[in-house]
Amino acid sequence: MNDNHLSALVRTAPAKINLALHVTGRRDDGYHLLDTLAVFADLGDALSFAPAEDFSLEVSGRFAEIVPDGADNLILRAAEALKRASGATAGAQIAVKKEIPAGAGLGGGSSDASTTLLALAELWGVGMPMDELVALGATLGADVPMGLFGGALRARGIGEEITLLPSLPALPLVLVWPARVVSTGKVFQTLGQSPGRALPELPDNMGDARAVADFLKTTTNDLEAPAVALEPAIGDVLQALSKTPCLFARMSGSGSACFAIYETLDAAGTAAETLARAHPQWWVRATLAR
Ligand SMILES: C[C@@](CO)(OP(=O)(O)O)[C@H](O)COP(=O)(O)OP(=O)(O)OC[C@H]1O[C@@H](n2ccc(N)nc2=O)[C@H](O)[C@@H]1O
Ligand SMILES: Nc1ncnc2c1ncn2[C@@H]1O[C@H](COP(=O)(O)OP(=O)(O)O)[C@@H](O)[C@H]1O
Repeated sequence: MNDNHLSALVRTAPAKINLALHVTGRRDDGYHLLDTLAVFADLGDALSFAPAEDFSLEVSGRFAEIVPDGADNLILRAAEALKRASGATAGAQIAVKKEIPAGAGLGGGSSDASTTLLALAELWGVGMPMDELVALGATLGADVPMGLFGGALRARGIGEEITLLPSLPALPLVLVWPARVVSTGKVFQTLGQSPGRALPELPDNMGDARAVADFLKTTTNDLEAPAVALEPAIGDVLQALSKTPCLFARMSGSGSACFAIYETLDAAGTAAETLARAHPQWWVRATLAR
């Protein structure tokens, strides 16, 4: 093992799950305003960052084929943006093992970017305040600011107005991606008129998974119906999840991945095994999200 490996920072870029997503309006530039409740899974892409003079990126893992490996990769875009903003002179040797399906509504690329900003700020000793990192993250993608916090939160605006929700319990989930990609832009287009309803007031007492599921029943993912219209496989996933003993099931983000909430991680694990056996072409994982 060389010196680079010894001094590398190793980080997980967690999958993001939008538990609820209300589209509340539209900005002048056409971007939709959201009110969303998001949590982050215990599973994610595996990244490492080692000191180097220049930037390099090695992409591996099951989903390596479907993400850019050059300058368009959000990891390199985040690295370049931080270097410019901070005046740092170093580079980094970066490796990512993609475990989160790309373009699935699980924010894998955005989470890679958030993780890169935090890790390189640490590696380079850049003391950038969180509000500046958030502003920098927002230039890379709407979900990048959320990923900087990496815990349960409510986000408004297009994702940059963030309130942390530390009292939300860890949620046993099953995540399912039907191996179909839907375009985020097309889903927003298909939605048409913004429903315009903010999230209902969050109760103080969401102490367990059942209480969270009960609250979520009073909310929506406004992007679910348009995404199902574009990709019927999402409807198949939701139907299959609802046949397992879950408390609640819904699509995440603009799809096509969906999640279901269970009372325990054991129950989630059993449901994941059943679903994976019945649908070998689907990506199925049990995890805790917080
Ligand atoms: C929907 C969300 C919810 O967390 O997640 P994902 O499904 O991507 O995980 C995000 O807002 C995704 O934000 P971001 O990742 O920046 O979106 P992009 O793929 O760049 O957006 C593609 C296109 O969708 C439309 N778009 C996107 C976000 C938004 N708030 N309003 C929009 O109208 C725009 O036309 C944009 O050009
Ligand atoms: N490191 C990365 N990982 C995943 N996707 C990336 C990455 N860099 C750029 N992309 C591009 O960003 C798009 C959105 O990816 P991702 O954030 O995983 O999905 P979503 O926005 O649906 O949650 C992908 O289609 C891919 O082309």
